Amino acid sequence: MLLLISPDGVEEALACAKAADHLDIVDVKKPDEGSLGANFPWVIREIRGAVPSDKPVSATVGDVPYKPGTVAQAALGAAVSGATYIKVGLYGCTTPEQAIEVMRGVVRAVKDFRPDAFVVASGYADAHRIGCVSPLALPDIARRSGSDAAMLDTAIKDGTRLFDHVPPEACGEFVRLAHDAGLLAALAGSVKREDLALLTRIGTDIVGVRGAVCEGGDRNAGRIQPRLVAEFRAEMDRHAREHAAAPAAS
Ligand SMILES: O=C[C@H](O)COP(=O)(O)O
Repeated sequence: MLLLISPDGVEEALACAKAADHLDIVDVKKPDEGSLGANFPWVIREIRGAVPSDKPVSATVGDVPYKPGTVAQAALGAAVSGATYIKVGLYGCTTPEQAIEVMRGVVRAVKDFRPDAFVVASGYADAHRIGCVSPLALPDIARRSGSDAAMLDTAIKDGTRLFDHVPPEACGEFVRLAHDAGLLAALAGSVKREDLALLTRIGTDIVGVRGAVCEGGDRNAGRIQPRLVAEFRAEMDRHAREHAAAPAAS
């Protein structure tokens, strides 16, 4: 399982750089603009320069409206600024068809510029609270749009977590659907260390984290701490070892 950490700017990205041995992807966002809030192009560029070159930089394009042209142009902006993972939160899409249209534009805009870029179609575990496409529709949306991964995060950061909205069994189904479609499955949403056993067991490819590696577990007032990133990673590795050693379920 890969570890994606979301700093809110250059200062926290430098904390990520200090913990670079313990993480896999640095995901630039602007949490005060939403769960997948987009940061400025110059911030993405500066973070790309600050993070070791072997660590991919991801950028969120925002909790986007159903405006395919606007979103495609924003996604290209993230890629031009140095991000190689482009994450789109399909906040304003109420049907799979709308979401596919948005993601097709993103895939074309990004891959015409950089064919090896990695496009992530993200929905929300708490979609029922905001009226957007349902979580289990995401793998098919990602596949039909030519995206590389399907992701879930939570839209409303009020202390509720991924498994509060999409129980582990349904998250397992999400991962299965993504894998059947040839995609990676990414999961996030106030994930804590105690969730790692389940996330490992269901075969999650990427876990996205912010609050759990911030001081006091506070994604808003706390800052990312390299020590917490290292501890989170150690726990991931422990579960990976235990899972590998366990007899396969019949
Ligand atoms: O992409 C990952 C998100 O930033 C997760 O943030 P969170 O762990 O605070 O919910």
